[in-house]
Amino acid sequence: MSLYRVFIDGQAGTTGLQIRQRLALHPHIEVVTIAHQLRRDNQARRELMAAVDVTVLCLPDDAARESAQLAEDAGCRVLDASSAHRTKPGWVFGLPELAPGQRETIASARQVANPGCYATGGISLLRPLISQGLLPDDAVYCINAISGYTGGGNKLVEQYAEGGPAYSAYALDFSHKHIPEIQTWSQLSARPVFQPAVGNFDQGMLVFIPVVHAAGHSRDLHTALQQWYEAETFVKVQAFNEIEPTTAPMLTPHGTNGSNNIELFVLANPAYSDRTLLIARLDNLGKGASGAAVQNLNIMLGLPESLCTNLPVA
Ligand SMILES: NC(=O)C1=CN([C@@H]2O[C@H](COP(=O)(O)OP(=O)(O)OC[C@H]3O[C@@H](n4cnc5c(N)ncnc54)[C@H](OP(=O)(O)O)[C@@H]3O)[C@@H](O)[C@H]2O)C=CC1
Ligand SMILES: CC(=O)N[C@@H](CCC(=O)OP(=O)(O)O)C(=O)O
Repeated sequence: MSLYRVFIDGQAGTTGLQIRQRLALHPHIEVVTIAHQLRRDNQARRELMAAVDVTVLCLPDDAARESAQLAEDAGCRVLDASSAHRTKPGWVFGLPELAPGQRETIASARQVANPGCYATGGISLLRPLISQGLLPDDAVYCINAISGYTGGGNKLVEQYAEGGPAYSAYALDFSHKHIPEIQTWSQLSARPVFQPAVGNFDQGMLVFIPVVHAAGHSRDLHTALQQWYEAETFVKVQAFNEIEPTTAPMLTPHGTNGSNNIELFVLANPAYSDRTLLIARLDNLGKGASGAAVQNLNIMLGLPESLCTNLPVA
């Protein structure tokens, strides 16, 4: 079987590098690289795009919009890791676990938008519960999260190389760029509140969604998530009310690093049975970016979905 060819536009960035590390061992994909000095040369990029099966965009949003147009002109399929096209008509949202049929839609798409890291956590928790009517779609959900600093790309990585604050809250103005994709793909009629923070660690993320509901329904939420993700390889719904027995009642963001897994927690207290804490844990560079990108590439190319989605162990 001949190898599929993939070009990563933004190959030297945080996300691009981790996709390359994963694809280095891929038995069916060859990564075609561009000379560093030509990385912003449109003609050189278009020529490469015309010669590959898929172009992966690991660029800032404006550059991704421009590069997506180059790829379209070159007749090349695109997987975009930026937030430029995640709610754009004509693009397919690259979360295979979103709903029945989503993988098939990704498999045949010409333009796929890889989800944002926080959004992957938020949507994975909310979509099954909203779409099945277990939570209302018109409530204003308040989502908090913390991410490792690699989520901010090369700039934030450089900043933290010298050390940085243990915890910094940001996006304090209700306008984080992941809100539209969380609202659209969770099927919320009301705009959610999303307030993230970055910590002084490289990778890993927690996304928290406290929800209030009729008394006694916490277990129903858990059962619904368990059933929704039963057949999924990368989504693990933890036992009801269970954090790691070794660290409970504490939860760290680090349990999935290097993998393409996302873990979902449903926590409740019988003394306060009208509320439940939903939590997602993932690697911002794994299921939150590069692992998910490789999963989507496999689906787009008709390959086994799990191939090389984890970071190879050094
Ligand atoms: N880091 C993360 O956890 C996640 C990131 N993403 C998204 O993925 C995309 C890439 O992010 P990330 O890897 O973190 O960013 P980085 O800043 O680490 O890397 C961006 C790369 O793009 C290159 N680049 C910038 N502008 C251009 C341009 N006009 N033409 C060609 N190359 C260009 C840069 O090269 P140079 O500056 O040397 O020219 C750099 O190699 C972003 O849209 C980001 O939002 C998505 C999910 C998670
Ligand atoms: C810590 C940090 O800065 N994180 C990034 C999100 C990382 C991510 O998912 O990126 P994209 O949506 O751009 O793909 C942020 O909040 O903008």
